[in-house]
Parts: sequence; structure tokens; C-alpha cells
Amino acid sequence: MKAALIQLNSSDDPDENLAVTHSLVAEAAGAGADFVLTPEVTNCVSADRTRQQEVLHPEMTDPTLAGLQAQARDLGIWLLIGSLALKTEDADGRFANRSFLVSPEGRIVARYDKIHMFDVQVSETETYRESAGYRPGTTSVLARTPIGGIGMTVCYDIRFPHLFRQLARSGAQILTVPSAFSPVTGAAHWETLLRARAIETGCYVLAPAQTGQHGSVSAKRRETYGHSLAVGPWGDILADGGTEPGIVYVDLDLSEVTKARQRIPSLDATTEFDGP
Ligand SMILES: O=C(O)CNC(=O)[C@H](CS)NC(=O)CCC(=O)C(=O)O
Repeated sequence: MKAALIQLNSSDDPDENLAVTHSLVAEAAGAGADFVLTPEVTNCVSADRTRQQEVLHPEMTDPTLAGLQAQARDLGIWLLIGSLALKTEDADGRFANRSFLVSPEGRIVARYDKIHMFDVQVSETETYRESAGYRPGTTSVLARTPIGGIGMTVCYDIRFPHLFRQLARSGAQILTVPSAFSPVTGAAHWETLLRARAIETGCYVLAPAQTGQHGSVSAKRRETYGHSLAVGPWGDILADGGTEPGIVYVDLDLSEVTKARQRIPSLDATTEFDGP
């Protein structure tokens, strides 16, 4: 099976982002990809809640979701829409940061709301408060599909290894981590965290990412790290998207999952111990 990780430089204009995504998904399918993945907040990178209120939709009427479902069906591919920023019915007006797995028939077979919110002061000048705009999910999601068990996570979730272990022990062979990583923490941690989760779980880890400067030069500008990464079950880096928007490809062979877990059976261990 051939997977394609799409790297985007999404703006705060969902129509523009959908057009770019359509063209890269078509290119990936044309190159023979069976499973195509897009990054976190494919439809809109913005930290401006007024702007988000104007351009975002609820799941039921979201044009990015409908457009990509139709494209997955037309091309007959599996599609992970890394995430979409969507309106919710919440009284506090917070959005959902929701990942979708779409089948080659264009059906949504799984949806996952990002659990861990990035509320972090990265440096003296750079602070993120994701939970101010987004409502966290409360349920982990494993999709059992003909292309394998797919454990769905998003971005900052990567720092919570128990989530990944639980997904793998429940049957995940592929873990998806669509992201919009900060440049500072990306340079320091991104590759190490993704490789560690792959090694610990004996899973493929597929992490399509946002990259570059988002938005005009203004107070609301954001920057992301890029380097969409595909990691094998032995921890080897199979593809790296660099810093430009585009596509990287990776061949997946689920017998490699079995092999890695036979060599290091740590995922099966349930050793109990005393202590703090
Ligand atoms: O706000 C949006 O548009 C969508 N959400 C994100 O981009 C989120 C919250 S700001 N980013 C992360 O979780 C980065 C995590 C990270 O960089 C780390 O763990 O070091």
C-alpha cells in the first residue's frame, strides 16, 4: 500500500485551501497513492476568532468536508483529513479540531476530536492557548479498516505516550498525527517524539504537517515547522517533507509491524510493579 502525506501552508481562507488540497490529493492519487493524508486544520489556519466565526461551518454543512468526501469517492482512495476547524453547538462558541477518516466510497468511517490542547508558553514572546478557541475531545478513536487498524491522534497528542500505547494495544498498526507544530518545539522535539511513539508501539506513524508562514505580516501571523514525517515500526524515518508545501510518499507493509513487535515485545508486557 502506498501512502501520501500532503504538506500544506494553509491560509485563513477555506476556499483557497480546499482548491490547493484538491489539486494535491489528485496528484497523489495519480501517482498511485491508496491512502492520502492531510495536516491539522487543513481548512483554516487562524488564531483570529472573529475571522473563524465568519468563515467556518459546522460539520453538517462544511464545504471542505463535503468536497474532500466526494473527491475520495471519485478517486477511490482512503483519505485522512488531518483535521478541520468546525463550529460546534457549544454555548461558549468554541470550535472542534476534528480529524476524519473517509473510505473510498466517500463515507466518514471515523471521526476524532483532538484531546490534548496546546496551552503552552513556548518562549517569552510566544504563547499558545488552544483551549480558548477549541473544545477538547474526550474519547480516543481506533478505526478498524481493510487497510489496517488506524489510531487517530492530532499534533500535541504526540506528547502523551499512554494514548499511543492504548491505541496500539487495542489494534492500531498505523498511528496518524496530523500537525501544525510550532517551529521552536518542532526543531527540538518533533522527530524524536514521532520516532519514540513508533518504536514504543511498533506502528507506522504518519504525520502530515502544516509548514511556513501563515497569513499576512500582522499580529495574527503564525508559523509552523513543516517536515511531514513517515516513520516505520522500527523507528526508521521513511519520508521527510522538508519545508515546502507538497507531497511525500511512503510504502506501507503491515508485516513490518509484526516483525518489529516480534523483535521487541514490549507492547505485550503487562509487568506490574510497586513504588510511587
Ligand atoms: O490553532 C490552530 O489553528 C490549530 N491547532 C494548532 O495548531 C495546535 C494548537 S496552537 N498546535 C499544536 O498542537 C502544536 C503542538 C506543538 O507544537 C508541540 O507540541 O510542541
